[in-house]
This record gives sequence, structure tokens and C-alpha cells, in this order.
Amino acid sequence: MTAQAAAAEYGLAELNKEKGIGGVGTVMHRDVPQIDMSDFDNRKGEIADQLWDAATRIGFFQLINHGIPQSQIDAAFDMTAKFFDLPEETKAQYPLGKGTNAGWEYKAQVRPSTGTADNKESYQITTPRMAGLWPRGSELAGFKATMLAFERANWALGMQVLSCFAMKLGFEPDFFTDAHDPLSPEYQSTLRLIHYLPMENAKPDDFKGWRAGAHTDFDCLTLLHQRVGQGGLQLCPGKESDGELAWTDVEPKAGVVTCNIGDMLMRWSDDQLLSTLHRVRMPAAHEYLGPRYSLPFFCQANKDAIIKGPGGKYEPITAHDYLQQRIAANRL
Ligand SMILES: O=C(O)CCC(=O)C(=O)O
Ligand SMILES: [Fe+2]
Repeated sequence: MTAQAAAAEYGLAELNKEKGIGGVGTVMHRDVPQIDMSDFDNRKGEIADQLWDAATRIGFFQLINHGIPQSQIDAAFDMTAKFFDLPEETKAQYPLGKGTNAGWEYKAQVRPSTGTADNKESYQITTPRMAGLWPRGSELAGFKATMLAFERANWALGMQVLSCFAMKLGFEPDFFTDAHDPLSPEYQSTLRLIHYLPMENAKPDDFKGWRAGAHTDFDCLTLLHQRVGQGGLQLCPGKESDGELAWTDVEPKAGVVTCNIGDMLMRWSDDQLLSTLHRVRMPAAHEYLGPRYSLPFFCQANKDAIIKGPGGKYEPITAHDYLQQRIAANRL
């Protein structure tokens, strides 16, 4: 089989797993490990052990003492709310280009698991592709500076986590940092601002959909910022299962950054690190019905990085080819 045919087959297998998982399922409690990142340089061995344990068992973990100041996270959320409050005509000047992960979309992301669009709008920041896509200072002062600084803070934290996985996988400590070099034109890590629409005036039928349908992330590692009181994220390990899926709530907590492994790192680790299925459910009628904001940062290896696991389980593929397959499938 050619490398291309093997890649196509792999992509299809991934997608087939995502079909038929759009059902409601049941809910159960599972522990999401918390990992203390303080004194990172001295405690790196211990932190790497904990990250490895979490990532090989459940694929999700929450970082505490992670070094991104709460004031910076709050400022990013404030700017996010202001951005989505802009008039539609203003936001429409900065549209998401197909397959670029840069710009604004409104109810455009269709998940293979549900076949319908997520009930949200989002704005993607992928730094080399932002020409003409930033709101002007006269439209939203301070937005660009706040978001660029926040993007870089997330990148740095993501690279600390990835350096632990590099160590465990037998790569050089900066192996993933080089593969996510932000100064390269091939850089494709993305900060996404998400606004899930308020449900106060929603019709009963609207509650039947999903804020974000079940999916796994395409990237290596996702760092997710959530607001306390704006829950709804649920995870479900073991996406192979064909019975009814059991989902676990991941409650937003003060001071934590919730992380999950994506498909790219799962492949890069020869399937040792788990990319776990997750979704954002609608609130129930008695719960908080206001808007929900979240800020995921996707560590996606640069386009020219070659994804090749230490044990060679899969054919090498560039991160570009790998991502294009997945983005095309989600029709975004
Ligand atoms: O908004 C959230 O809590 C999760 C978002 C998410 O899973 C994604 O954008 O991939
Ligand atoms: Fe996700």
C-alpha cells in the first residue's frame, strides 16, 4: 500500500469511529487528575510521571499552578465577550477561510457525530494567517495585543506539557517545541474564542441539539479555559465502544486549565496517549441559560513536521496532510 493510501485508510477509520456517537448516553463520575505545575524545572520528572499516567488512562487532566495569571485569563474572556458583542456586519468582515483556522464563523462547524452545526460562533487565531482578519483598533481597542499575548502564554504552557511527553517517548526535551515553532510560516497552532449562544429564549426543540457535538480534537494537545458557572463539557474515554456511551461532567473550576490529548499526539505516540471523545451539552431548562464562553488553544504541529512514532506503528505523515484530512471531514 502506498503511504497516501495508508493515510486515507487511517483517516477513514478515524471518521467511522466518530459516526454513531451522537446519542445522549448515560452520565457517570470519573476522576480527572489534577497536576501541579509549580516549580516545573525541579519537579519535571514527577510532573512527567503524573501527566503520562493521566494521558494514558483518561486522556484528560487539569493543570494547577500553571503560571498563566488569572488576571490575564480574565482579560482574554472580557475581550472575547466584547468581540462577540460587535455587530454582525463588523464580524462578517473577518470570515473564516475554509480549512484555514483563521477568522470568524457563525454556526458553521458541522460534526460528523451529529450531522448538524454546533450552536455557537467562534473566532480562530492562527498567527501566520491573520492578514486582514483582525478587527480594527477603532472597532475593538486592545483586542489584538490581548489575544497575541494570551496565545503565546498558552503556547509556552503547552510546550512545557509536551516536553514532558517528549521525555517519556524518548525524544529530545524540545522535540515538540521545535515541531510547534511559532516563528515558522508553517506554524498552525490555534487559539479559538468560542461563544455558545444563550438559551433563555430558546424553543424546546433547540435544547435537543448540542452546544458542541461529540468529537476528538485533531491536534497534539488542547489547553481549555472555561468560566466557573458555565459548565457543560463532558468526556467519554474509549471511543471504540459500540454500546451506550457513559459521559463524565468536567466542571469548570477556578485556577485550572483543562487539557486533553488530541488525535495527532495519539498517533505520534503509537496510540499510547489517548485522544478522548468529548462534547458540550445544552443546559437543562433549570440550569444557567446565559451565554457560555470558552477559550481552547490547540497545539498543532507545524505543517512540515513529520509525525512518526517511536515504535513506527503508523506510516509517517506530515502534520499538514494529517490536519487537512480531518478538517475536510468536519466541513469547516
Ligand atoms: O467549549 C468547550 O468547553 C470545549 C470546546 C471543544 O471541545 C473544542 O472546541 O474542540
Ligand atoms: Fe474539543
